[in-house]
Amino acid sequence: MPNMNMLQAINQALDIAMAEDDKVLCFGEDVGSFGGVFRATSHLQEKYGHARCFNTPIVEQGIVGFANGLASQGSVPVAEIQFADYIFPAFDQLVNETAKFRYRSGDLFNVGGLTLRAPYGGGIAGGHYHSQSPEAYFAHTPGLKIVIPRNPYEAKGLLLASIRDPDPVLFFEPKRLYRASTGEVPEEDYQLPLGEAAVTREGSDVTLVGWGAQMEVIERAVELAEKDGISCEVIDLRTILPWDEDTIVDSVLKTGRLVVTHEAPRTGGFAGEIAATVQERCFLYLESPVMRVTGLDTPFPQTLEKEYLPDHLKIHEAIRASVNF
Ligand SMILES: Cc1ncc(C[n+]2csc(CCOP(=O)(O)OP(=O)(O)O)c2C)c(N)n1
Repeated sequence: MPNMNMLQAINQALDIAMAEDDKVLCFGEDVGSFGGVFRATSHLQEKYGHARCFNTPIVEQGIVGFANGLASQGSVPVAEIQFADYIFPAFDQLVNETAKFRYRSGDLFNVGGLTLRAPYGGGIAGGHYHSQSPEAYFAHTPGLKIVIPRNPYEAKGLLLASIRDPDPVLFFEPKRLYRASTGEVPEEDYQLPLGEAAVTREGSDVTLVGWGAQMEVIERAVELAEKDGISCEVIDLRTILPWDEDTIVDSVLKTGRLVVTHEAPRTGGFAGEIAATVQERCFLYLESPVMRVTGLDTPFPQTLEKEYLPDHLKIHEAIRASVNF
């Protein structure tokens, strides 16, 4: 099985999807001959032509509006927003059109073929416009699916599943893993299920939940916790919407403790939703309050990234606080 990084895995997923179905189109800012600012769409224009892989103007609202129109007529648009921080001009299209298309047309039309990819998250010293994690804004929008991979293997399987899914999908790619995360990825076509979390480590004292690049950070915290004699169960949520409540609840019923971590600011972050659901469903089994280890309630900083990010030391501290409560 070849070793590849996350960008190569994403590029391969796009290549497989485009080869399989000529209705699949890739477009976005600099996505054509340049292959996108991170090169996720490299060589796709050469291979599939200008009509199937092309540049758009710098108008995110237009990119998603165009994708909605294409998808409603049977195409399978896989559009790119250059950085997730620039998704907000398209907020109206995504929330009021993409998410509600099928509902408001009484199932006459839908834009289920749409997948919107966006590099996301911090860790590259990108400052406030190249580092944000906006998943929680969209988790408040029934009608969308939100998927975030943690490594190249997951990225390829989840992206292929997203492109073929009957609902519109926001696919957030942790950009700091693009080249840093490598691993074995099958050459062939495969899909990983949407809406299902993955238990990446079994344990008995505390459950840790995260997604995307936080999974690596969790692993470093777990190494420290294991030295303290604390047994950790680790869960990658993988899909933020619809999220897999049962896998987390089953784990917390076993461990009695939960620490959730994400890079986005604490207030209104998706960890709050998980904490609320777990206290509803596991109240009598909890040994300690659900803890959140998140970004700070500030803009993503230009120079104090290290202080802002929920690193392994902060997670380790939360694990200890949870177990020693
Ligand atoms: C709303 C928004 N979308 C995307 C970007 C990312 N971005 C920064 S520079 C750039 C290309 C600008 O090209 P052009 O307008 O031709 O100006 P140039 O810098 O080439 O003179 C893009 C897409 C951004 N800054 N803001």
